[in-house]
Amino acid sequence: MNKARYTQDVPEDRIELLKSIARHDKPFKLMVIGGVDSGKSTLITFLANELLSLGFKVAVVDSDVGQKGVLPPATITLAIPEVSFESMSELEGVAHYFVGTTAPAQFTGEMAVGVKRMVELVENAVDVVLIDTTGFVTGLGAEMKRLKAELVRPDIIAVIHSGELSGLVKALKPYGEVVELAVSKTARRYPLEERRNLRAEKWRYYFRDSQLVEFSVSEVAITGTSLFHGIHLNADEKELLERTFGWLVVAGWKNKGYTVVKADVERFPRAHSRELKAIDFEKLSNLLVGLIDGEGLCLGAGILKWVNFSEGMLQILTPVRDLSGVREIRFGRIRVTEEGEELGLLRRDEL
Ligand SMILES: Nc1ncnc2c1ncn2[C@@H]1O[C@H](COP(=O)(O)OP(=O)(O)OP(=O)(O)O)[C@@H](O)[C@H]1O
Repeated sequence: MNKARYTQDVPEDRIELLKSIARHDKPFKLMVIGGVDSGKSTLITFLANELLSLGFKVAVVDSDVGQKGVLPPATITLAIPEVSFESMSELEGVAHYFVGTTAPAQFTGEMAVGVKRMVELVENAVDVVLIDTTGFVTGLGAEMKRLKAELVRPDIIAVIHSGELSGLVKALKPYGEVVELAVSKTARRYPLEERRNLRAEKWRYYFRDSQLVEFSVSEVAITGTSLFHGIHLNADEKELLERTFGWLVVAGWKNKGYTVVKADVERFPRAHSRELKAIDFEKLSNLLVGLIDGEGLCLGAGILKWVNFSEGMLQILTPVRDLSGVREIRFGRIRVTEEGEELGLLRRDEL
């Protein structure tokens, strides 16, 4: 299920990095950065296993939301391996931060805060924290890496590249000692289709023992969306919108502007101002959501199956069994089925 496996067949520069981590004062933090398929997770798996066998206590923060090793997908996860392991997919997460998408370009805040929170939870309890990141390293991705490094202040930032990330290397220097590593000759590229298939397997595995549960919006906070925020539209306002735009208005709220859940009844091109956010009812079905506790951490992920707006009830499919700590339902921006079929990504401002 995971591309990266434990191997000791690594380039010499990885052995040097291992030696300098072993020698360094503890607690120690390493952030690994590199493009897609550059070998980040393979490096983390190698270092974690070697450090464990040297007797160090190790934590892994997996923030590679596009190809998570430690489940669930679309979250940032903290794991504390105690024995050697072949692949990060064998690790059990002990804490998660919900990002809600596998493509986090518009989620810089969540990515940086999530990594910081996972590191904070564990940095004084282990010798070495190893931080895996996404392969999104250009444009907004490069900014995201800089912000993560600024917040976390790693002792070493390992950048795996073949020269193409020299600008990012310079930008990262104020926030930690940067060590540049060559891309391993054995690193192999995975085409998009294969990456999607790997993700499908992970979704399927994560949701394999799920059950449908219900939450009332009067009992939990709803976040990550403007739905359920503001004053309910009255019957006249709904009717006016329906007549003007040819919609069936399922629900609506008035805040600074209007947020409306609707279905198109008539087909014609429509234009409306940014003050009116109109969400197709079907965009909510199979939307990934996070079950969030009172500390803002994610207890697990769920798939939104049905919203009963008149009764304010959400029906969610989730493998999380103990729901007593859930204080908040956070809306993500990917639609996915429990069989692992990704139905589409949503823009941040769509909900
Ligand atoms: N030292 C190595 N020895 C053998 N195979 C390697 C090595 N480094 C990387 N690979 C192979 O290259 C591929 C990509 O590596 P890996 O999954 O670690 O990359 P990544 O940078 O974590 O990818 P992603 O961008 O998806 O996060 C994998 O199939 C992995 O097994």
